[in-house]
Amino acid sequence: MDLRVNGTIWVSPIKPYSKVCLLDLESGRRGFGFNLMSNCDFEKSHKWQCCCAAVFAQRDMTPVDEEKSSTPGVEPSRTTDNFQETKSTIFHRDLSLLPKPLSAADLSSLDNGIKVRVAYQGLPGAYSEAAALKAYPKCETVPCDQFEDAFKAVELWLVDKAVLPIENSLGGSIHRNYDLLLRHRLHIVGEVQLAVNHCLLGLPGAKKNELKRVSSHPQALAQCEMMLSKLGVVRVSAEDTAGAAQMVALSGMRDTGAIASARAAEIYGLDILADKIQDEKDNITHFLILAREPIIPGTDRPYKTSIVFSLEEGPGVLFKALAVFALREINLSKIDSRPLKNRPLRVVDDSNKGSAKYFDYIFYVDLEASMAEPRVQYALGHLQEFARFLRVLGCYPMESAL
Ligand SMILES: O=C(O)C(=O)C[C@]1(C(=O)O)C=C[C@@H](O)C=C1
Repeated sequence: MDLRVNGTIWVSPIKPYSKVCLLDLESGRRGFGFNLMSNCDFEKSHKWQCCCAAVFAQRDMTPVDEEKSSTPGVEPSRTTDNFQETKSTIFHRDLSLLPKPLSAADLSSLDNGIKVRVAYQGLPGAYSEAAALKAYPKCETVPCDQFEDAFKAVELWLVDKAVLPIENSLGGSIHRNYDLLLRHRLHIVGEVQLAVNHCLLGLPGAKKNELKRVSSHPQALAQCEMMLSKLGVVRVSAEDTAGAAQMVALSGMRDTGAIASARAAEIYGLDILADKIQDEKDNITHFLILAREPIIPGTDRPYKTSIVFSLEEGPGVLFKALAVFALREINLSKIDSRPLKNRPLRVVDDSNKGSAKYFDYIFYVDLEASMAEPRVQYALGHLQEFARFLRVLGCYPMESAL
């Protein structure tokens, strides 16, 4: 006798932040505390489709016994759209197989990266791989061609997490990932700050002054602009820094160098011709950790909440939007704007002065506070009253506190 979930899990009553614990019968792996704010459709996952489950509402920890509570032969009502209206239909037979609640030991093993598969963009030796290993030291890293492939790998349950760069202290925001955050439905569950020390790599025996071309990721080329100008070389763009190192190793060209990490030099058998070649000694890249499920926010340590919103047109609307946080003494650690892609131009027709065309913007803001704090909930409620659109991208522990 086992507990089986056939596709969607049905429970009643569901309260926001109720927890679902899943146990994979094949691996014995215990699943996360899923957040049931929204309808959780496990059909997307082949892996979890045939696993056993118990659903615990946060308040009463009693899984519903279908055999006792439902009328034999009567199919329970199912409404995929509304979790709260569904009848309890958890398919289980053997209570001894019920998973135990997650313990601190389970959580710390996840924190250390045991069994966690983490996607990153680039090849082994890329800085993104180093960031994934900083976040989850024992994780299995999974290289992806493009940033979007890393998003998809998480969505398709090929990996558990993705670690992606979002900002660099020299180059600024990595807009592609801001755009992908909007297009996909993943949640930010953590952040990593990585010190990036670039090296100039060449074939064994190559000399720095023999180089005619240097290849790297565009961000890395931009971060080493001063040295590249001094060398007077042609810049060649690559998908990632490790990819550039691999290309130099495979090409066998002594006059082509790569900007990449010391680890990439080791992996691809290249010489380090110069190190710490970035324009500023302290070169930090900020990475986000993305997952399918949000984490349950707490107040036990400093948290960050990342949001994105757009506003109606009008005088002082952005001021008003930022005031909802200032009034509640919520510190903002970052604000960024991007043109609204699907509706970039707004024509304002003022009959006396002719028509004007403006870009419409979306704003990305990081709050230094947790969603678990009432002041944040009130501030977001307030913002929602006049924002055209508002989404919480994630609430996660600040890295300094990890
Ligand atoms: O090419 C890599 O190694 C990456 O991990 C990408 C990336 C980036 O996109 O900013 C990450 C860190 C450095 O800032 C340079 C490049």
